[in-house]
Amino acid sequence: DHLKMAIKEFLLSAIQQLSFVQRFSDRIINFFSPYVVINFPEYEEYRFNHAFAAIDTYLGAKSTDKAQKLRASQVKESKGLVLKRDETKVRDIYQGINVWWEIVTDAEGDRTHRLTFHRRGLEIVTGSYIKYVMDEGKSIEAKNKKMKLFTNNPSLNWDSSKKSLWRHIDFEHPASFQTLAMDPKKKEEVLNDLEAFRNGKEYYKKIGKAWKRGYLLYGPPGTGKSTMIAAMANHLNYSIYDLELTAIQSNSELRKLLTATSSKSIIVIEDIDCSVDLTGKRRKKYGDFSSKKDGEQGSEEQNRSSRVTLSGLLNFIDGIWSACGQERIIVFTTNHMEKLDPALIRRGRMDMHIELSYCSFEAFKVLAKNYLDIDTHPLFGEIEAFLKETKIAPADVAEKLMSKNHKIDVDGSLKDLVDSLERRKEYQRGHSNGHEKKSGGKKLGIFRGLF
Ligand SMILES: Nc1ncnc2c1ncn2[C@@H]1O[C@H](COP(=O)(O)OP(=O)(O)OP(=O)(O)O)[C@@H](O)[C@H]1O
Ligand SMILES: [Mg+2]
Repeated sequence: DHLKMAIKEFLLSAIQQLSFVQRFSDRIINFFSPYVVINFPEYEEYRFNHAFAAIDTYLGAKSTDKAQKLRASQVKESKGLVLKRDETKVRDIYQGINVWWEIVTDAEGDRTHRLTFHRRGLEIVTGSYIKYVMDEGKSIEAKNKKMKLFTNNPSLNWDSSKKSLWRHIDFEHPASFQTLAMDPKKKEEVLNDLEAFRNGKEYYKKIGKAWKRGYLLYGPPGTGKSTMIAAMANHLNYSIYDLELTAIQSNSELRKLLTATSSKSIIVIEDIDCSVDLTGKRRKKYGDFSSKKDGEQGSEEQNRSSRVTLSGLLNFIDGIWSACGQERIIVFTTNHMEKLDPALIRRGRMDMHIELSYCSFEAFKVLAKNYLDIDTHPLFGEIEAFLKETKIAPADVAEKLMSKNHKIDVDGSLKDLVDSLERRKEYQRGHSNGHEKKSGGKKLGIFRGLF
């Protein structure tokens, strides 16, 4: 019985290994040679083979390793010695087994990673080495994944390739939730929500909903809406698609753009109240781009009015395109919640409404820590009292706390802030029903502004 079990187990594992190999390879050729060859083509039946990419990354990391060593040894060795490395062949040793990787290109220019090893290593290579390479490659890929910031190109410049829809740059924004000044409870709530979303794959599948989440960020200028989007992207390691609606001419273009986004991304529409025609009707005279170009020397306001309609946008949120994408976050920002059409913001469309408001004392303490590296100060009491009755945006507080020449001056900065709060308080008392002045720089979202 023991023997039977052992044989059965052996056969089972042999079958498993075989199917594992077959999944990744074309075929094992040269059956009678002592060497086994496994091919990992770049494309399999016209579909990109992700194993190829993982191997590429793994070998890339390996050969730069080697190259460094090589360079080091060159320094030590005498001048006359010329070390040449065969770029196309990389040797790897795994659990005492030698394997060789080689990249081969066929007549059509298709590339294949070819793995060669001695037959006696078959079990180790197919049993664990290949999986090891895949895992290593993928983890290096994940580590190296650069976040991108995409902006849509004007549709005039589109050609037939998907690449022309969005242009991108590397996204390197330092914002984090830790340095974001807002009510700690609200911050926690947002973070938990993001975390639940990120891990929600099974859940969304179970309830039969597209794996998406919508956030509406609202609040006065300079309260951290754009900053929060950057913090979200950094937290989740997602890319950002900054969608400029005014560069789009129609709902179908909107759909094209959205279907060209990748998963694990945040789609952002800033100042939604300024960029979509909230009446839901298309304005005839802007239906045609050329007529606008030479006919209308319209005002700024008119030029900005977009041809994307409210219903087009709502369709998008409701997931008419849900078949073509998963794991996306959609963020709208606005300064004027009250201007938005109720249809746009009803629950279910935007899953969470996040208010970013004027600076509270709690928020101030975060800023004080960020900018001045302090947790407390004799002026804190006075500042707390001011903040209770004076509206000031975190951006304005931050401006006061920012050092003028990269030298931290705690007392001076806090004094500045207190002065400013005093003046504001006076002013706001005088204009108690008026709107406070906008703190300038509007429409310079963090993404457009910084780069
Ligand atoms: N809550 C905050 N925490 C930390 N820094 C903030 C916060 N709010 C604003 N700031 C600072 O002020 C600057 C402007 O903020 P941000 O662009 O995020 O404001 P906004 O809410 O997007 O404004 P707008 O409505 O004008 O787009 C940021 O670069 C950041 O340094
Ligand atoms: Mg902004």
